[in-house]
Amino acid sequence: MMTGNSQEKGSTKTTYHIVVLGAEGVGKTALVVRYLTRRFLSEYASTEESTYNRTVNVDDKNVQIKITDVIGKSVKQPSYVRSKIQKIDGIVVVYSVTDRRSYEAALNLLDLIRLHARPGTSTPTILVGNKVDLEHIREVDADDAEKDASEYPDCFPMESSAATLPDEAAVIFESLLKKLINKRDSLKVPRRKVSVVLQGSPKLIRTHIKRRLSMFNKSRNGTL
Ligand SMILES: Nc1nc2c(ncn2[C@@H]2O[C@H](COP(=O)(O)OP(=O)(O)OP(=O)(O)O)[C@@H](O)[C@H]2O)c(=O)[nH]1
Repeated sequence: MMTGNSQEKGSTKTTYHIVVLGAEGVGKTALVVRYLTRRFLSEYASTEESTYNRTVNVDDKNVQIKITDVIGKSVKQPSYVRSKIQKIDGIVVVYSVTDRRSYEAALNLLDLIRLHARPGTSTPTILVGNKVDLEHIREVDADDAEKDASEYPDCFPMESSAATLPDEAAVIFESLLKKLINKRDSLKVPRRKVSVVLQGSPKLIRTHIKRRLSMFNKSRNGTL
């Protein structure tokens, strides 16, 4: 399932592909739009899946990202979810802290992600409890989410409000991107050391050519 990273066709730059999953109305689009534009709109079209390609700056480096925002209605179908989590570098699973059912749906998604991981691999995932501005109607405790997230490999809990905490969406996506960048760096195969003789210092190359030339001349003059 984990690809490490994916290359855009015709580009040498690495693209990190992130998918955003979660039940209907939990604020997936609001979080993505907040991260990419810093704006919060009260209504978002939710008729189809959207994919955003952007260059973003993480730790003073420009990185290419592709974010797929899946519509909540579709995540009820395990085969659809399975197709979305293949060849993905990172996942954001969102629930609303005001809606216990959306939290249970998020845990089901984490089960599916774990189930479909290739043996010995895991995809960095952030479990996001959104809408913390609606504290008075909270149904999911942050402590429960923290405990549950620890049951899944490479899964980290966070909370946010796309509505009232303008920087939180960036914190979420950037922490995931940092994990993906570190993971890719740790997978890089170290370059093989080339020996000095093979590489050929100018002096060695000159000596080698001189020796070959002298042997060639000797054989031509019949003195060899
Ligand atoms: N109070 C509050 N409302 C939010 C927050 N985030 C999103 N909303 C509202 O919740 C509703 C649903 O937000 P969306 O971003 O469309 O949710 P979604 O998860 O993308 O929904 P689907 O596309 O149906 O899957 C909208 O009315 C948003 O304005 C938040 O942090 N706090």
